[in-house]
Amino acid sequence: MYELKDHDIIFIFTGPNGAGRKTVAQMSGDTLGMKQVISYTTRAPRSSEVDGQDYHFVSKDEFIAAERNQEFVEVIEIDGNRYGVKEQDVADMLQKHGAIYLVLNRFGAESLKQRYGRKAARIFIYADLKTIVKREEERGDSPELIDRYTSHYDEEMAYKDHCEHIFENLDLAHTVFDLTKTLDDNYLHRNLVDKD
Ligand SMILES: Nc1nc2c(ncn2[C@@H]2O[C@H](COP(=O)(O)OP(=O)(O)O)[C@@H](O)[C@H]2O)c(=O)[nH]1
Ligand SMILES: Nc1ncnc2c1ncn2[C@@H]1O[C@H](COP(=O)(O)OP(=O)(O)O)[C@@H](O)[C@H]1O
Repeated sequence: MYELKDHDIIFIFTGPNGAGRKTVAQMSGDTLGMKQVISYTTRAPRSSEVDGQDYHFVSKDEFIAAERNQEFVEVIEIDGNRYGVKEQDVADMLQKHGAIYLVLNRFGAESLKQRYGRKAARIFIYADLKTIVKREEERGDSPELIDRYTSHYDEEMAYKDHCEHIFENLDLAHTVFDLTKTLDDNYLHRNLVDKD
């Protein structure tokens, strides 16, 4: 098993769907030079999604085989689809990059925190429900999908106070600025300078 080194850090972006977790994570990741660990899923790719970039899209049989082989840190079923993060991917990415991030729901955030302890920091990204619905509509989600997401809103919000860092994502530039500063000051110490 890969031994975690002192400077290894795993950021877990969590919060309600549509709050902007992926957007904020990717922008902060680019700014701070961090890499994302991509989950495996049995759900079908959406038209805009790319295999290996958004998810590793696999068949149910492939997923179950990997699960039996105990390759996943955690597995979750959401609306009939399975999602999981492979332990080996986390180890490889840490070894290569030192600082990595994932975008997970609250169950995944909790499992990874349990597994990696103080090496894992949970970042809760949220917005009010009305704003989220508007963003999901603009993102092109169907009314059925939006209903499904909003039905989990309160449960996801209840996880807020368990997280190490909490950001309301209203103005995107502000969120990313505050977040990158927090991560740099507390963990990465890359001394980002504001060149504006
Ligand atoms: N626990 C867990 N959650 C995941 C994993 N991969 C993705 N998720 C989260 O599960 C939800 C998946 O919902 P989905 O409808 O596919 O939305 P999307 O992937 O966010 O566009 C999202 O909240 C993801 O952030 C994983 O490996 N484990
Ligand atoms: N601060 C923001 N202001 C306006 N739109 C945003 C903001 N943050 C994210 N978005 C947009 O909202 C939608 C949902 O963001 P996304 O990152 O996909 O959310 P999540 O990963 O939490 O489901 C995307 O279309 C994204 O471009």
